[in-house]
Amino acid sequence: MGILEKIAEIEKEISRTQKNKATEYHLGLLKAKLAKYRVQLLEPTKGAGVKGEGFDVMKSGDARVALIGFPSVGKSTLLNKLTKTHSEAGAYEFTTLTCIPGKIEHNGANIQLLDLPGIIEGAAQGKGRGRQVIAVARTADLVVMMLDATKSSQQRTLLELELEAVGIRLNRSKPNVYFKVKTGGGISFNATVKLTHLNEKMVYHILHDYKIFNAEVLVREDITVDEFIDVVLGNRKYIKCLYVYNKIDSITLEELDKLAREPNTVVISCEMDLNLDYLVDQIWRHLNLLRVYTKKRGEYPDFEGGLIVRKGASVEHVCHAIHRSLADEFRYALVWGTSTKHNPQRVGLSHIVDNDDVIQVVKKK
Ligand SMILES: Nc1nc2c(ncn2[C@@H]2O[C@H](COP(=O)(O)OP(=O)(O)OP(=O)(O)O)[C@@H](O)[C@H]2O)c(=O)[nH]1
Ligand SMILES: [K+]
Ligand SMILES: [Mg+2]
Repeated sequence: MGILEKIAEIEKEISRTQKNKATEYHLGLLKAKLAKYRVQLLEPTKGAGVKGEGFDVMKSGDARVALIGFPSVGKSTLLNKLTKTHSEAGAYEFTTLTCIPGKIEHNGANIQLLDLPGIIEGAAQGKGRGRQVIAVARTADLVVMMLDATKSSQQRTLLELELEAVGIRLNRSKPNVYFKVKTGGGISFNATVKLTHLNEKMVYHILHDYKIFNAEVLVREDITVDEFIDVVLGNRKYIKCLYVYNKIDSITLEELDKLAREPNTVVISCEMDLNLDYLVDQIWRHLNLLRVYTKKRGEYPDFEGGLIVRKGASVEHVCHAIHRSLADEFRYALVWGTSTKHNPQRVGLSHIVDNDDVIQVVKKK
């Protein structure tokens, strides 16, 4: 039996099994098996490379955004609107067959925007160019899931399931679990909170199923079986996702109002140039980028330059962004901005910076 058939069989069994306390354990094991086969499916087979021609695009700029969506939702039209790159757009499906990079400049950051072929149901199993598209999506800092506002809301669920099936977790954080495979000592299992979905026996069985007999597990939040499997597999990608409904020129105001209220959502029309500036700004926000400025003693800050760092970056990160050896010569920094109580404030390397902060590094003599 091939892997696809095995997957189909387990999926059938899961859908046949009623969900209740008595079957929870059995379902957990089935899900573990399913995840294992899906991983096998994604492993590159000899000869047929997963990368694929036309998908090997170099990362460039401060962040990477992948356009994911069904065919003909307007991905290429959007790339043409937001960047100087041209990507063929057309009223027929699969106009785009490779990965086409463009560049957005916003708030001092260079954002790489990738146009990709449309994906279809079954993409995770390798339908269409699904695997290549998904492989690119995994490398992105943000997925822009493009949807057709004139189509049913099912399209979004379907796409999410496709990405879910290949280990992409959208708008979720990594489960708070310490997990370490060891060479001996059996399995040690502990939890710092009350677990309502998972118990020790289940953990043991899932680990055995993955041929792990020695490991340390410390669960620090009330996770589900699926989340525990994610931790064990370890190859999950936690990526932010912005949902973008295009073609709002073709729906009613009531429909528009409903879509616009969904979380992490922007509604646009490429054709009518509606809301595109707002979209770029939301992309910037969802990327969690910050711009900070540096200044030399006795001079004005360089507001033309500016450095792009990630939210949560410390003065040390900023030093690295300026020069490799700067952190070694660092004595203290003066910071003006919203991250400090006084302006300026004398801070150390671990100080966390905020958007628009001005930083003056004072070096050791
Ligand atoms: N009404 C309307 N049509 C649009 C809009 N944006 C794009 N289209 C049309 O939608 C069709 C598909 O556009 P594309 O940009 O080729 O879509 P795509 O998602 O790149 O398609 P594939 O590459 O085939 O997956 C074209 O006929 C566009 O003119 C929009 O805002 N409103
Ligand atoms: K198209
Ligand atoms: Mg296209």
